[in-house]
Amino acid sequence: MGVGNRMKKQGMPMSLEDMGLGRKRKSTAHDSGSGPTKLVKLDRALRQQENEKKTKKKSKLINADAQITVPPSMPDMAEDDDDIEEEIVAEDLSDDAAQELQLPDGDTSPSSSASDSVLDSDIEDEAQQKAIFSEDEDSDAIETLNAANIEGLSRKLDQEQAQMEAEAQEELEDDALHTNIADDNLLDGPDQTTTLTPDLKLLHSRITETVRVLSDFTKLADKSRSRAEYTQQLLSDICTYYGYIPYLAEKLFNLFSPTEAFAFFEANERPRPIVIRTNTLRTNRRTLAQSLINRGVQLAPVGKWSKIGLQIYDTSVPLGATPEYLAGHYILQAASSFLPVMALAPQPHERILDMASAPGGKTTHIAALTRNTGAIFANDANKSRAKGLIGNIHRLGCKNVVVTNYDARAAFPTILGGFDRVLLDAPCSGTGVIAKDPSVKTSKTERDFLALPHMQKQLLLAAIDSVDHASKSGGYIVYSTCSVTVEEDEQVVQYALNKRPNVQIVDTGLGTFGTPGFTAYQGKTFTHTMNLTRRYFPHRENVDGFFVCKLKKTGPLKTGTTNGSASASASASANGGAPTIGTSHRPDPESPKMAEINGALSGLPPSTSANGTDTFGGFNSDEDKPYIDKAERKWRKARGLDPAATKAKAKQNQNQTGKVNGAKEEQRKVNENDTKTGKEKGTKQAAEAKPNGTKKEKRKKTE
Ligand SMILES: C[S@@+](CC[C@H](N)C(=O)[O-])C[C@H]1O[C@@H](n2cnc3c(N)ncnc32)[C@H](O)[C@@H]1O
Repeated sequence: MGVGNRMKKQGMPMSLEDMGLGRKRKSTAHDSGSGPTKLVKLDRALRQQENEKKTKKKSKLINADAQITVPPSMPDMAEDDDDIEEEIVAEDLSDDAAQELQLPDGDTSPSSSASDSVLDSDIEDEAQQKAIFSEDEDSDAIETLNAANIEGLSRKLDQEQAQMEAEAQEELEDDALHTNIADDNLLDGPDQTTTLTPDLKLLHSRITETVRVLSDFTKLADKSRSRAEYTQQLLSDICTYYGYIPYLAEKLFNLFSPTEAFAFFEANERPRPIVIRTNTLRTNRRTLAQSLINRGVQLAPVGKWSKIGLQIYDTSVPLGATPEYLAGHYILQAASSFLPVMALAPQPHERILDMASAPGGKTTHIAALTRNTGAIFANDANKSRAKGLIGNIHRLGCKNVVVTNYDARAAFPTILGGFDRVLLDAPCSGTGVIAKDPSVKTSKTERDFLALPHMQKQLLLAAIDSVDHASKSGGYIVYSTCSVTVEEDEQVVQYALNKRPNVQIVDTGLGTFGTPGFTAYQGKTFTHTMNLTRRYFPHRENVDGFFVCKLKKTGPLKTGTTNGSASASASASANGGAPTIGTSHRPDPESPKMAEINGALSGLPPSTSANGTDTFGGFNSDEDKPYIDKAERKWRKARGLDPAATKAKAKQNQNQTGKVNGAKEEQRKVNENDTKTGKEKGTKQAAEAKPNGTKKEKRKKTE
């Protein structure tokens, strides 16, 4: 085997020594430095053979290589030419032939030569392979490196873990001191200051025990301790165990009996079931359920009370990224947030306002129930949330929704009113969704429970005022919150009833699902119809905490009624609850919000900032003109009218206006002249009339 094709193509590889492989190549004619001498000898031998002066050795060499054909014309070649010939032969031999002839001294075996070549070539291959597949080498190196890293990393992780454990232990010991449960004399337990687990366990058992005692106080209580002491202890333990601030823990605790309060706090520690709402604009529940089951989702209908909800038990696919989700066949929505829309019961072709609508769970539900007919005004004061709302509206294929971005307190009914139905899903403290957002436990302070109800009252009055009491199909308002505090629910509704005698609470239509609202609470009494409102709790219905109230507007607001709309109610609160009569329906014209609204009414987009840049959407009449013209052409075409007439009409209008103006001008001039002429004539006539008159008078006298 000769030099391989690879050698010819790739050229000589670097020496193995250079590569650092340490394996010595067998020396060849190429690098021995004796190659040309041998060739000259060979050439001489050939010529000797030709001239019948060949030695046996030389003829053997020739026979050994049949490829070298010695031309018969060479016998006369003089010995003197030998040197020249030597050079020529050495130069003329092709690479292949030369290599074939480069036999090691004393070795004429081609096979031997070939085997050397194979050996060399194998080494080259190896070297080349090493070069070509250096990635393998790298990956080996990386593996080795990684192995070392892993060792190092795991050592580091171990150290971190040990440090964390030490810190946790320290913190725990600190906690044990703070909770001071060692003083506890209600329960006999093991040493409580050692680890976190016994502490929490003990705390939990003490909560359970206190709740038990409070449920049958006379029978079970330690006679030396008052009910207030037990309650205080329980509240303190609840704060420590569940992590509430004392103010909120007490507020929530007071809503229930101690036993039920315990169940409520416990339920807030568990997540509610994941629920999706079928978008009936795109599919139906059965089809959707089948598609999701095929994708490995385990589900079941949410309950008898809903025909569109599906509860998800387990899923192997992310529910926010399935093709069905992307195609808008469903929306992830808490079960209890179906309820306000069910209570609103929107009808097709109605004009509906969703006052605080982002991210649009309820708006899109309304759109589905109205089958994309009528008009839904979906408002939200928060611009970035409003953008999310727009995304959901598009994804779910809602085509009857107009999105607005106003502070609903001032914008409605100032800008828009006369709705058939209004939904106010009010901004609230979120005490019904603590399982979802545990930050509520510590973030909602006393101040929030003053500010939020104040805003909710303003919004509810605005909602009531935005409804058309004479609506043939509606005249309804639904007020809802995802909070369970009385301040944000019954008290807000009662306030609105006091300010608006033209509304009354009606049945939500939600059947027996949920609990009636409070008619009395901590010394306050509410209208008896408050029991028509509905409360939902995580521990009772296994849904997020919610409040739903439906109101019916029965007539217009009578003048002189003690009322107060958005701005009036604000001043009412400032006046200690008494509304400033006469300011109702009239928002403060100086307020920044009214400035924005006035801007909107005067043609400025609602979100035009002080520097004039539109941050939300906005309108540009010039830019819109081609679209308006196009729409008109389309409209004309659909009615079999000449679509080109739009342009022609505009021109004609222009011409007509010009003509009319011209005619008017002419007429004016004519009139002017007429007036002048008239005046002149009049003067003349008057002048003539006098003598005439005199003549007439004279005639009369003569007669
Ligand atoms: C409970 S969330 C509404 C959830 C929504 N209805 C849904 O189902 O997806 C309350 C919303 O009220 C908005 N909001 C707060 N104050 C407002 C105001 N003065 N006017 C209008 N919207 C307001 C908030 O931005 C928030 O998006």
